[in-house]
Amino acid sequence: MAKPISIEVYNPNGKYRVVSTKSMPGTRWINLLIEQDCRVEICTQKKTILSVEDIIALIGDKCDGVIGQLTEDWGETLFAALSRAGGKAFSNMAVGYNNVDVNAANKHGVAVGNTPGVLTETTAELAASLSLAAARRIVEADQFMRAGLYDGWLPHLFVGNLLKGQTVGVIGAGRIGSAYARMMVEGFKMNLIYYDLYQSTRLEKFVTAYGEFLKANGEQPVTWKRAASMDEVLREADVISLHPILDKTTYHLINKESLATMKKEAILVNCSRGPVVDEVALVEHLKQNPMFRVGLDVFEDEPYMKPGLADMKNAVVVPHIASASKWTREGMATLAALNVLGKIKGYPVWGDPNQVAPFLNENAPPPAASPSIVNAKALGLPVSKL
Ligand SMILES: NC(=O)C1=CN([C@@H]2O[C@H](COP(=O)(O)OP(=O)(O)OC[C@H]3O[C@@H](n4cnc5c(N)ncnc54)[C@H](O)[C@@H]3O)[C@@H](O)[C@H]2O)C=CC1
Ligand SMILES: O=C(O)C(=O)CO
Repeated sequence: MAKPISIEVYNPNGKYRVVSTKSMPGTRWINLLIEQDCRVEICTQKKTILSVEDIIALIGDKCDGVIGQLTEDWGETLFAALSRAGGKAFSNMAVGYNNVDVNAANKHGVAVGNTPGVLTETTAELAASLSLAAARRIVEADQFMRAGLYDGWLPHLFVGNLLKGQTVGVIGAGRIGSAYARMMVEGFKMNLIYYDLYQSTRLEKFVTAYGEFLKANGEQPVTWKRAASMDEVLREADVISLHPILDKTTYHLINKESLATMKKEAILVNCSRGPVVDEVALVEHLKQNPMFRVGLDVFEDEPYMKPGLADMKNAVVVPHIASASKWTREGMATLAALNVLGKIKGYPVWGDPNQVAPFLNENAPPPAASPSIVNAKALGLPVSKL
């Protein structure tokens, strides 16, 4: 028999049972559920990644909705279990949902939510931080100081790359990629080259306007280019940041061949998903090219790194913290809870998942809608007017 899973319960007499597989930041999300007659159960098991069996035990015999995490494997088994328990809603506490088999959710009539928009700037800021940390060798220099090795200023000590006037390349210029591009263009006066399946007109207009502003002030204007292929970005950019979704078109997008296309002194940043990069090929490339640097927030086999990566001085590595600002994490929890609540209450789906601000205003009740349901169309769910 499976071991019982430890939980914390809020509003035990609530009509609807909502389970969160993890404790999430803030209390607004709990309060919003309680106010709408939900009993909220939060898993307190001391285990970072829950197994499918753990989650089946949490779902139990009666469960109206689950808030889950990107580390969990939401496929046929879990959606079947949720559906058997009467559940109609699941939300990832994440914008990326490559851990979710949406077809399986559709089959069982379960709505799948995600949390777009609230993490755009926070994630872009971490990508910018990794770009700077790699360019200016901040982690290496910090380790050097702490090791007591600094014995005076030297002309060659930790010389890195100047970003101003160089070219930033963005692969996947959606919400986060565009926000990152703007930061690097505006903050460091870098020229932009981007590759996406779709044109980012707003981003292009921004760079054009900023270039005109610089020119009017007697400075070198910044420029932009939409690349016809990813290779064009890899060849031309000095700093390349990856921001696409993970699907079969982006799996190992960066591999041995694409790494060889990049400049020898380029910087590669990944704040998307680990499998977008072939990490074994990356480790080999870092070994062969000591001037090539990388800033990684995500890894192919999280929580592990491929052998050799931890030894590379030209790699800056952080543990998937790109969305980890207090405001963002509390907002993600709120959006995830409201996705589940909206479906339980029979509310429509919000008309534009890019405009989630009304759900995040702590001083006003949220709209009666689910902020972002990715399979709304497949399930034929009604859409609210904004
Ligand atoms: N490291 C972290 O903590 C975080 C990681 N993420 C990851 O970032 C991803 C992007 O998030 P958003 O910008 O909000 O999503 P988004 O949907 O706004 O942007 C993704 C962009 O990738 C483009 N794209 C898709 N396939 C492509 C391909 N084959 N080649 C080039 N571009 C392609 C899309 O057209 C879209 O513009 C998420 O799916 C998630 O996996 C998001 C937040 C935090
Ligand atoms: O939202 C996501 O997709 C994440 O990776 C966690 O922030």
